[in-house]
Amino acid sequence: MYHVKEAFYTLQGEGAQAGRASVFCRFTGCNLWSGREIDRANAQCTFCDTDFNGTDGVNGGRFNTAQALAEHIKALWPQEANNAVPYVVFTGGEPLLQLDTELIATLHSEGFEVAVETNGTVPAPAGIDWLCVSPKASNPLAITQGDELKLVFPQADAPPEQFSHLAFSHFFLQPMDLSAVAQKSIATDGAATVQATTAYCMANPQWRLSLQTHKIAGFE
Ligand SMILES: C[S@@+](CC[C@H](N)C(=O)[O-])C[C@H]1O[C@@H](n2cnc3c(N)ncnc32)[C@H](O)[C@@H]1O
Ligand SMILES: Nc1nc2[nH]cc(C(=O)O)c2c(=O)[nH]1
Ligand code: SF4
Ligand SMILES: [Mg+2]
Repeated sequence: MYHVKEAFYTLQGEGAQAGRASVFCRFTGCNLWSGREIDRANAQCTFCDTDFNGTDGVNGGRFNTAQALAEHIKALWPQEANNAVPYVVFTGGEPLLQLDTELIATLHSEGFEVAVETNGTVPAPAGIDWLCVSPKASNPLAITQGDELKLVFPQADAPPEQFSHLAFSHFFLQPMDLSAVAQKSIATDGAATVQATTAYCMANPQWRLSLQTHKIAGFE
């Protein structure tokens, strides 16, 4: 059984695939935070910008089989888009608590490329086409290679230098956005955070700036 918070057609807003048409499938639940505000300050990941609990979002629900979820995802891809490769991004919550080889294989047989946004603490199933790892504080990584390492910056317990030698093809720093976080424990000047991230990338050109373009442009 797969639990899905929401699923929708949009553009990837972040990182190396920013701007690419994508079906987003947001799985319910995470291993680093309960998703309840009352637990945020003591969670292993404290700055999450996402509501991932329940199955009550747009196109959310419970799916008994990989085939049922794959068909649900396929129906969100525009049928007239014949000369583009269909692309699905699994996120959450933590998608690797639920994504398995059967669902990946089923989507491949429907012609999809499969991307994942993960915190990297859970091993990845085989067959993922685009793997983006976003480390969280001092939580140890179970995944140390992939396509893209996208670090939210700054994190006191996760400086970029700690990850710069890992086997990823792209390295991104994404400014921490606390504008939607109710219980603010860290400095919240968004402009200063973007400036500090820009300065780090200019001083360390291995790293590129990732802005959350969906928040700037106002889409989901
Ligand atoms: C909501 S997470 C879900 C996937 C997975 N649990 C993870 O953390 O990568 C999706 C992406 O949003 C990023 N993110 C979460 N909260 C953020 C925030 N407040 N500011 C900037 N990026 C954030 C994460 O680091 C991750 O790259
Ligand atoms: N447009 C858009 N791009 C995204 N990239 C990563 C997201 C996520 O929440 O995982 C996300 C999201 O929620 N929306
Ligand atoms: S690991 Fe990802 S989904 Fe979980 S709380 Fe952190 S940012 Fe949110
Ligand atoms: Mg998001």
